[in-house]
Amino acid sequence: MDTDTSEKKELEILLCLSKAIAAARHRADLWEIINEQLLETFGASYYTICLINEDGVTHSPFLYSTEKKIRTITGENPIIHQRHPVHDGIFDRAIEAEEPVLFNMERLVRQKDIPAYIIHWYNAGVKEMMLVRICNGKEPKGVLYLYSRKTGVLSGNRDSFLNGIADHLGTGISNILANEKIVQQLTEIRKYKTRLEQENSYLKEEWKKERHLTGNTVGSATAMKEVYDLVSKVAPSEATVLILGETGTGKELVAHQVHEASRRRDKLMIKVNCAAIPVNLVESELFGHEKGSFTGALERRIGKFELANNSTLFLDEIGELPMEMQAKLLRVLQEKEIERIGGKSVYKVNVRIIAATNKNLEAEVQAGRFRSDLYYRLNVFPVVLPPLRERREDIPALAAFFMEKYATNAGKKITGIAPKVMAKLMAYPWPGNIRELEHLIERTVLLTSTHHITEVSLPVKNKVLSSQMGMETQVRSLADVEREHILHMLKLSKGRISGPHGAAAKLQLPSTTLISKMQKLGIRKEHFVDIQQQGN
Ligand SMILES: Nc1ncnc2c1ncn2[C@@H]1O[C@H](COP(=O)(O)OP(=O)(O)OP(=O)(O)O)[C@@H](O)[C@H]1O
Repeated sequence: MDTDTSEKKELEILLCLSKAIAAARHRADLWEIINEQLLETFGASYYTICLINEDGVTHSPFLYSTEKKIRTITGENPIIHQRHPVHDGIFDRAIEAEEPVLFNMERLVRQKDIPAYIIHWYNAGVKEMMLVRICNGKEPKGVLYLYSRKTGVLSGNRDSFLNGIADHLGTGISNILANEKIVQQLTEIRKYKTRLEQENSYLKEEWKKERHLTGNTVGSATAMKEVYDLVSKVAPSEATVLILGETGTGKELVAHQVHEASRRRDKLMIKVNCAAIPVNLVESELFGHEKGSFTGALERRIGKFELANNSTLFLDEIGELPMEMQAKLLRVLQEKEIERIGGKSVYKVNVRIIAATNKNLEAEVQAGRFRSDLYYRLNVFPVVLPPLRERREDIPALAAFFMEKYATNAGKKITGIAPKVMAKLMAYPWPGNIRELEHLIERTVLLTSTHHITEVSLPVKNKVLSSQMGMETQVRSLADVEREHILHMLKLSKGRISGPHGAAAKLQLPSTTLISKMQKLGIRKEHFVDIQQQGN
């Protein structure tokens, strides 16, 4: 073939290959083109395309001849799927050269420090090797290794032809890599979608549970009726609600009731337990963060405020919120907008707040542990839940309710509670309130093998301790004692709060402090002024 004819032929091949390579979307497409058209054109037996890895200092095989066909005399596979240094004395020579580099394998393997993959190719019968640099634009991306089992074949290819092919390969490989990235991202999106769907169905289940729960509130004691009345009044409004009460009195249950009776009931109420989150993560939990905004922020995260948009955010154990976060929370409540950590913009949010605590927030304010401005912002509509010992008349109904619930769960038929057991339940002080009663009944149901609960094992520690100390058997909270003492003083003062003969003077308190203490402890006029006095 004269030069003109061979150049024309090369051009035809180039044109045909460039179209095929440009259309390749997957490695398999390119693999087919190289195996079926390129190798024969070059007179090569095998090939490898190695690309520089993202670290910039190593290279790895990207595409290669079918491995099964190639075996060295010692049975090794010359395609080594590991990272090789860019500067291995072979790869770097091709990367730095503008023209293809030809190696005689016989001579090459006699040199020192030859990479293992070269030795393997030699052992597989390769006599000659041609390396062509692959660039994307001007930037070197990798090397095309062509191997021949005969000498003098590869050198028959013109440099310009090899370089032309390598240019097309460069563009084709970039397209394939971009496509692979898209596929990978789509797979990830699908994975997240499945996870979200799972979470969604989990949340729906939870929701159903909550609805079931809120529909199963037990209690008809007068104190509870007042709570229900407050809930029904405040729920339809947008007002912030602060639920106060000892642990286990049902604050979370009431929060659900408020949400369920509000206009936001079709959305899920979002809960944050301020005491359960490590201090350094509270901000991210509430307001979210952008990817990379701090060490460990590997993904963008939506905060609970954003999640609760157009719904209700229940801030449980608000008394545990760190001071610094109190300031941030106050700002969000005032501005109604949030900013993710590391974010550049602010987002408007429409969130109804319900907060709860078993702490005495006013005392926390006085002790400097809770911001007074936040306290006033939250204390718009306080709902105080009475401890169980102050609503003992509800104990039988609650105990029966939990008995039925846990007997059904355990597949048992338990129909009643013996009077002596009920008497014990009525006498016990319930420091852990309804939760403690619930756990006790759950345990008892599991231990009961008859149709009746005839035994109950109440904690004895407190009883023993208090009887040893000559005290009444009740374990009483400070608030309880305070409440009783204030009531006593009010009764002694014939219901007068201020003035020289008023209860405030007896307690050596300013009357305003006494009034706010009374509000917090749920002491109302009817508790200390009898009907006759009221009439007077
Ligand atoms: N009136 C009620 N009727 C039926 N179950 C109730 C009632 N009140 C509370 N419970 C149950 O008692 C348990 C404790 O209630 P909840 O978690 O609402 O208390 P809490 O005051 O929020 O407690 P904590 O302060 O420890 O967070 C829950 O399992 C709840 O379902």
